[in-house]
Amino acid sequence: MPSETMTPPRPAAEQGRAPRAIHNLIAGERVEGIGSFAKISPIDGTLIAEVHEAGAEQVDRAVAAARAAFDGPWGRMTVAERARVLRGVADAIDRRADELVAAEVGDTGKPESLARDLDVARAAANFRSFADTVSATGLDSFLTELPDGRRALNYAVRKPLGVVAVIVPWNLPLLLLTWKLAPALATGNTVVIKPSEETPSSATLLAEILAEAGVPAGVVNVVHGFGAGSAGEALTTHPGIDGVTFTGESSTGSAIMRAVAPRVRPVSFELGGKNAALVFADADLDAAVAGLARSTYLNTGQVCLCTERIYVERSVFDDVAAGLAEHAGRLRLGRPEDPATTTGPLISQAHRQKVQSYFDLAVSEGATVLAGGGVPTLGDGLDGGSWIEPTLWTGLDNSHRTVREEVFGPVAALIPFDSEEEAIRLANDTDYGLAAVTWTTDLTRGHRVAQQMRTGMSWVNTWYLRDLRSPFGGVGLSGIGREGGHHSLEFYTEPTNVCVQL
Ligand SMILES: NC(=O)c1ccc[n+]([C@@H]2O[C@H](COP(=O)([O-])OP(=O)(O)OC[C@H]3O[C@@H](n4cnc5c(N)ncnc54)[C@H](O)[C@@H]3O)[C@@H](O)[C@H]2O)c1
Ligand SMILES: O=C/C=C/C=C(\O)C(=O)O
Repeated sequence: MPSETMTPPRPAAEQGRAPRAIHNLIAGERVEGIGSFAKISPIDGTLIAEVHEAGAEQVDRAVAAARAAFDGPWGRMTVAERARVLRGVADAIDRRADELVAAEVGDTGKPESLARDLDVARAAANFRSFADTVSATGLDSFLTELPDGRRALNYAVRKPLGVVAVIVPWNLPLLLLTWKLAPALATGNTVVIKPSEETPSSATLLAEILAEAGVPAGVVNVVHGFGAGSAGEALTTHPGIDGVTFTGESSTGSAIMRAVAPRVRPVSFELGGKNAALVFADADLDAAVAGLARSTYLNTGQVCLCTERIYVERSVFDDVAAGLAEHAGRLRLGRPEDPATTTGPLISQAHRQKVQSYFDLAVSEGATVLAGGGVPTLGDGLDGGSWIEPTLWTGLDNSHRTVREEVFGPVAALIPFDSEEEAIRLANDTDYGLAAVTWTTDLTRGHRVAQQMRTGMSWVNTWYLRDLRSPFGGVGLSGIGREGGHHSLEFYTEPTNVCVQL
């Protein structure tokens, strides 16, 4: 809840419209919670929704509904039937894209074009990708021939986990939810979703769309609330949960691991990052600077893959620093519907306080602020929102907290290097391990450096170019497991190997 130092939300009457009520969705029904919490607009600080918080009873009802649906027709559907349903969901998402864009933009304040071209477009793509993957993935099987002449057929059938808890963050709410939901459903599971308390709208709307597309009641349930002491914890500690797929902060991942430990349930974790970019002197500097501007400031720096550490070969350091500072200064903060807007607000005033604390820490650690560094005055009724200036630092190094800890805002530290070996060592000097980017026109070097990154993903001369069949995830504090293509299918199913002597 907002602390006394934050601007209180403007009351509904002052904004001329009543806030929406957002309910839990259990077994196809809207269900009230034990209370409600406010959803505040990050654009202007107005109260936009009262969200029903699910308590232990509602979470228990949701898990029971998912179990009943799993034991019903859904659990007996063929792969082809489920793939057809998933493709129908994708078509329904396309049909109702405007509503989903409005839901995402209302909750996050991100530019409409970004919500449309990334969040909502990927939601449909996720469902189509896993309809294809589940249809094309066969079984592991072997014709076994032993030295003593015996022969056998070994084959592994994969069965769904059962009832899966899906817990997702607020930065790419619909993209990340469907990235989990599509493979979970494709493999015959049923789910209980716990969206972020900051972004309840698109998950709730998606549940309606799923029902419209023929997903039976109870297969997908949505409970709203917070984490510890609320719906999130009630879900992860529930004995009826067969697995947990989670995207969010590394510290939350640790808490969820502790919650499922007594029942040894499988977890899939997509966690935090402190991602590095390496810029070699032989890079196409215009392309590198444009790419760095995108990887640092996309979604106001609120993407797990965003670059927060930029290591630049010393001979081109000043050119890259000047070019990136100029890009940061050109970003246009404004209302989501304004086509000129490039950059939205942070998700909340609480998150802005966190990012600002790192802005203050960087200066105390000796940073030079090349761009931004503060809170903008935007006028136009926006100053009650959670806006912050796109920022760029120099003068820091790997010993500083602002270069080691995830900020999750529109900011990066520029640090020089003198050799390839030094660059690789600096980039790998982190407890995280999610994504890296290498900028060089020497592709032999590009492959060599990319493969030495201790990360789950490593891009060369591009960033966030995605093939949904490739493994997505991180090492260290950045996560456990991979999502994408058959990697997702393996998490949401358990194989039984059958051996038949011939
Ligand atoms: N690796 C990835 O793919 C990826 C993608 C997006 C975001 N992230 C990370 O997520 C973080 C930002 O998202 P956030 O602030 O929503 O993360 P968060 O961990 O605070 O919350 C994520 C979700 O977990 C729930 N939650 C919190 N504590 C819980 C608990 N104890 N038990 C059960 N549920 C709990 C929250 O209510 C929310 O729904 C950043 O660290 C970012 O790097 C990672
Ligand atoms: O904020 C993190 C972004 C994650 C992106 C994906 O999981 C994806 O593109 O599939």
